[in-house]
Amino acid sequence: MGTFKIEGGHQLSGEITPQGAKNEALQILCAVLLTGEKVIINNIPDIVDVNKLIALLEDLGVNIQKKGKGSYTFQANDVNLDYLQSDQFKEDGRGLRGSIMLVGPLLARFGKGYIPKPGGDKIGRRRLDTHFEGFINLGAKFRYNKEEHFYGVEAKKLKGTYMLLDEASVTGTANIVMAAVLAEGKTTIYNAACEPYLQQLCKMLNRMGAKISGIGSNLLTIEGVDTLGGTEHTMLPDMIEIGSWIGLAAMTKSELTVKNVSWDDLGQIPTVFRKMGVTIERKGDDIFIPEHKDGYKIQSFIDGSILTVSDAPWPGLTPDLLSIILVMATQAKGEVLIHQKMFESRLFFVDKLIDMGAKIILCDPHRATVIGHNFKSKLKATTMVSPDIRAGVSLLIAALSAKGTSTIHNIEQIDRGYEDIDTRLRAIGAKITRV
Ligand SMILES: CC(=O)N[C@H]1[C@@H](OP(=O)(O)OP(=O)(O)OC[C@H]2O[C@@H](n3ccc(=O)[nH]c3=O)[C@H](O)[C@@H]2O)O[C@H](CO)[C@@H](O)[C@@H]1O
Ligand SMILES: C=C(OP(=O)(O)O)C(=O)O
Repeated sequence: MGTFKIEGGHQLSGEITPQGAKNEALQILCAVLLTGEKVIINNIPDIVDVNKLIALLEDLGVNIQKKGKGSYTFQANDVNLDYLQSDQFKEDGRGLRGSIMLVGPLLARFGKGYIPKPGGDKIGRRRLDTHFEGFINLGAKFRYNKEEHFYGVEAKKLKGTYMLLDEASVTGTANIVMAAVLAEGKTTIYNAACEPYLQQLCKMLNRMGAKISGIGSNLLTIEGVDTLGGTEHTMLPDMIEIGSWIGLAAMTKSELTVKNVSWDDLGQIPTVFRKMGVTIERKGDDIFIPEHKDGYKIQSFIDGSILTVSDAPWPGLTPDLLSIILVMATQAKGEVLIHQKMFESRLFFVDKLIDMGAKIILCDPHRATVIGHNFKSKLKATTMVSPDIRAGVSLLIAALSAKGTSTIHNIEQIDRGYEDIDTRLRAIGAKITRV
């Protein structure tokens, strides 16, 4: 179990460049299986989950060449389908959530796709019904081995159809889209998720020859094609990382510039931080966060009632930023209700913040009320264990603002989603070491 030691209470300053988006990378990498031609992908983050998926593709027989930092060429012209039945796949396939998106492309191109129950954050139930109901709608036969938790779908040829998804699942929509692009005829997906991750995937697939319309909306129409060709794709900056740096800047009263954020793809994120009282300035495509000398004051709703910050499928606020907004609220002026609607076990990390002196009431597994200290009282350093990626970074932000030296164990969780985070934090003045 890896550990960070963090000496808190130091102001940071400088520039930080966000990595390529993790959740986009997981979709885009799976899409390389849809063609035998070369696909060049740039701005791939060097993080544990993405590297695990690249290793899975390599084990599947995909020819992978590294061209430079974050740039790779993939060619899936000799895929080894026997690997899908191996014990190694049953082990490695469960190492991350994103591996589930191997199924759609494999099913569409080779007529079969298998996957062990995928891993990912332990943040509550993470069902796969949307994915498999989608494949079944396209004509696939589904089987599930309960003992091994092993899923499989098979179909000679998928057939386009109309479907209304039971929920706007991000990975589920990506999976179904990747299956439908090679199906016979027209597929219509209503209640599709439309996060920038998916918009990027659909644009890439269209460059490969797919015919997807409605990109960016919850109604996608896909005219199936026989084959797809190669392309080049560059990942957007990771919007969750961008939000993490905004939270970090506010909470440590630091002046920070987050470089090349792709403002137009940030949706609600800047607005929500502004409602939390954080000053965010747009400078070209950068975000400038000035030093918050006098702290930051949470706004109320127009009628004077307490602000609620909650998640929703895009264009709502992504659930992956709520833990960061929550930790930032502990030093704000005012109070806020954080309502994590999607995941039922993502707020339990607040116990640690309470130990550190934060004023939080966990109302139930989905809701926490935070009463900010307005920097009148610092959080106290402590020893903690990172439960998931975003709670891990939130605890790290708490530790960087706290008085004294904190220890965070299980930092593998943080490394799943943040590239070389300690080096990048040291470059802006943080006192953090990996032990
Ligand atoms: C690898 C990857 O891309 N992971 C992201 C992806 O996970 P993932 O695609 O696994 O998440 P889903 O979108 O399927 O669903 C997440 C959770 O929200 C619930 N749900 C979903 C849609 C909805 O309309 N209502 C609802 O309650 C689901 O039941 C589930 O518990 O999307 C999540 C939701 O943005 C993010 O937290 C994850 O970081
Ligand atoms: C929940 C997350 O990731 P995953 O879906 O990969 O577990 C996340 O990135 O916050």
